[in-house]
Amino acid sequence: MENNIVWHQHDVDKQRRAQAKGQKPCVVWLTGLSGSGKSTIANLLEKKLADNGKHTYLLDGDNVRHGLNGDLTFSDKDRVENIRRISELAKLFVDSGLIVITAFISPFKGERDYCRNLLQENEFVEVFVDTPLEECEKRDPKGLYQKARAGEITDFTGISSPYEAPESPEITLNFSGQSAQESAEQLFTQLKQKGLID
Ligand SMILES: Nc1ncnc2c1ncn2[C@@H]1O[C@H](COP(=O)(O)OS(=O)(=O)O)[C@@H](OP(=O)(O)O)[C@H]1O
Ligand SMILES: Nc1ncnc2c1ncn2[C@@H]1O[C@H](COP(=O)(O)OP(=O)(O)O)[C@@H](O)[C@H]1O
Repeated sequence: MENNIVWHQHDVDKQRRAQAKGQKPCVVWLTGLSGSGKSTIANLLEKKLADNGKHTYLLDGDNVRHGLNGDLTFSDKDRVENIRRISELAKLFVDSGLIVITAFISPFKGERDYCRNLLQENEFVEVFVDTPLEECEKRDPKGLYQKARAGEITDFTGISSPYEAPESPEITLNFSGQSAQESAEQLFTQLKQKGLID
């Protein structure tokens, strides 16, 4: 469809902005069930990156749904729109030279791939926070599983709404009794090994 909108190429580009910050911009995309540990691990990773002089931004499901995506529900259609908007936002932040960390359930493979395809190769790192449903339900930090089981919340991921586990994520954080701090350290080390941070 012709929309009469022309893309402006500005003089200061992504490379220059990244250079000024002394880093390679990318998106570290955490996906997993509610209660799997996404927000906790993302927060610890961002602290570690900041301690190492990196410029970051953490986009978190609960927070973004209060503002930008406050009009969206948890229907499949709205989850797709939620992740589409986040992906476009993450792309803009990468363009600004930042290391972006996202912590959304992002239950559908198609939408995670949408974000991957918006970015250049090596700019998208999919991280599967692979905590089993039983463990998430045991933690139930916000009491949401209890409400979902009681039928007080509909379309709840893992209970009454699907979660499509990643098939070949760049990084998997296995649930094997390691602490959130250890998971954040593992993530930091693997990002270094991939050459994304020095
Ligand atoms: N029905 C239902 N299903 C799943 N989650 C629910 C629901 N209702 C509210 N919440 C709370 O919203 C947080 C998930 O929002 P997201 O934007 O990450 O979800 S999604 O990616 O669009 O699926 C999620 O946060 P996390 O626990 O941090 O994952 C919940 O606290
Ligand atoms: N190994 C672990 N990794 C991450 N979180 C853990 C771990 N063990 C216990 N927890 C707790 O589980 C909860 C995970 O909640 P949260 O980080 O909000 O998950 P999510 O963002 O995926 O919903 C927190 O209360 C956290 O302290």
